[in-house]
Amino acid sequence: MPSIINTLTAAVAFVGVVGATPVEIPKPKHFTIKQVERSQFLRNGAQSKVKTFRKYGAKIPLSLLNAAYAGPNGSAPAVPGDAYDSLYLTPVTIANTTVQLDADTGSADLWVFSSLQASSQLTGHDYYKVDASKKVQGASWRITYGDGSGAAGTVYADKVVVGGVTATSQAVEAATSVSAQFQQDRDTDGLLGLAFSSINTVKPTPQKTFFDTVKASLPEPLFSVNLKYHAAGSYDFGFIDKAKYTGDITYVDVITKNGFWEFTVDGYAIGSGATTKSSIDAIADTGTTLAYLPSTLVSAYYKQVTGAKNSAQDGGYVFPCSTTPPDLSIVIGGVKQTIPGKHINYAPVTTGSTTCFGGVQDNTGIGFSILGDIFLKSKYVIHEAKDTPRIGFAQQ
Ligand SMILES: O=C(c1ccc(-c2ccco2)nc1O)N(Cc1ccccn1)C1CC1
Repeated sequence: MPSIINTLTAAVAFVGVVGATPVEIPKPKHFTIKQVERSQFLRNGAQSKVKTFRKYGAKIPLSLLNAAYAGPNGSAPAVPGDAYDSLYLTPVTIANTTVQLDADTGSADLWVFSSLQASSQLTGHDYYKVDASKKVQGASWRITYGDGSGAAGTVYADKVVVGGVTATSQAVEAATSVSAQFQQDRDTDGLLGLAFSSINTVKPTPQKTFFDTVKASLPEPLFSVNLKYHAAGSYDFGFIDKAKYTGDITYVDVITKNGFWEFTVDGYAIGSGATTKSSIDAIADTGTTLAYLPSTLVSAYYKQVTGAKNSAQDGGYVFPCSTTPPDLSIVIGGVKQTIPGKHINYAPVTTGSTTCFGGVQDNTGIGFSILGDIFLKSKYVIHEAKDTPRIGFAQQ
């Protein structure tokens, strides 16, 4: 929206108040007021508030962060839920309530805390007040995630808006119960599934994801993911933002049979070392915090990390927090995509510990590799759902 420049010719007296004594400002004969686009002003206002909160160490309300990082139409913010980017939260308006959802390219259910739950489970949450007239009769859902967390409930068809993109009748999976992990996390009000609708868990009839509902109405049938290290990023629906990446986008075909954004990695390199050719089946998954890769790769990687060990007690590879591990590159479509070593120093194993948990872990027991946030937070990733779905990677 271009800013509107109004030229007002008026002779008006401005009476400014400085302290208690009114100060008369001389009457201007002609002046021009350059009107700043309202949203630009508001955004700067919200951003200056964020800076003040940060300066004094105050917890910043997500609603303020969302206002500060609101993007152009189609773009929704992805705000770290904590200091270690364990998850990212995106504001989603369902009916007339805005909730904070974890946008998850590894699952396909849009589910949300709701008025169907015991009120004790709703403390600290925004939640969907179900509208009985919008209930999808006979429909229910239940999902379990890889970390053992999960939720279940019933289904409503209601208006959902993400980044200014509206789905007028979207399947909204209202929770009747959620697992302990979700009850303990008071920042997350639910998930926004962005995997393929084929793995939606609603019975008897699987429902469409938000992206599938709006896809035909978007400028392009795609969404672009721009997660950041310890900073707010974005989900862009229907367009690719050239300002968010450098160099070229490398596309590879997606394997859709399991319902994930799944593809083949061709090899890897540790630090500045030689590339090892290796065909690795992987998925991109914004809903998974870390990166889970084959044990041969992970073992070779941590051999190059001073003080690293695979600790049963801590649940995976750990190393001294003072260590900056080497970069790790994976080859996709013939192009090396590098994870900065700094991003692989994930977090202390417990608050205050000097032992840190590795951002790269072994995929043993999962059945495939997962390129979660540790990988994604330095990339701009295009999820294109044309007849042959493709996934594209570029450097931020
Ligand atoms: O948490 C999930 C996950 C997501 C969706 C579903 C599902 C079941 C039915 C529909 O969707 N099931 C999962 O398990 N991970 C990440 C993961 C898996 C295993 C270990 C750690 N992390 C899926 C994306 C790979």
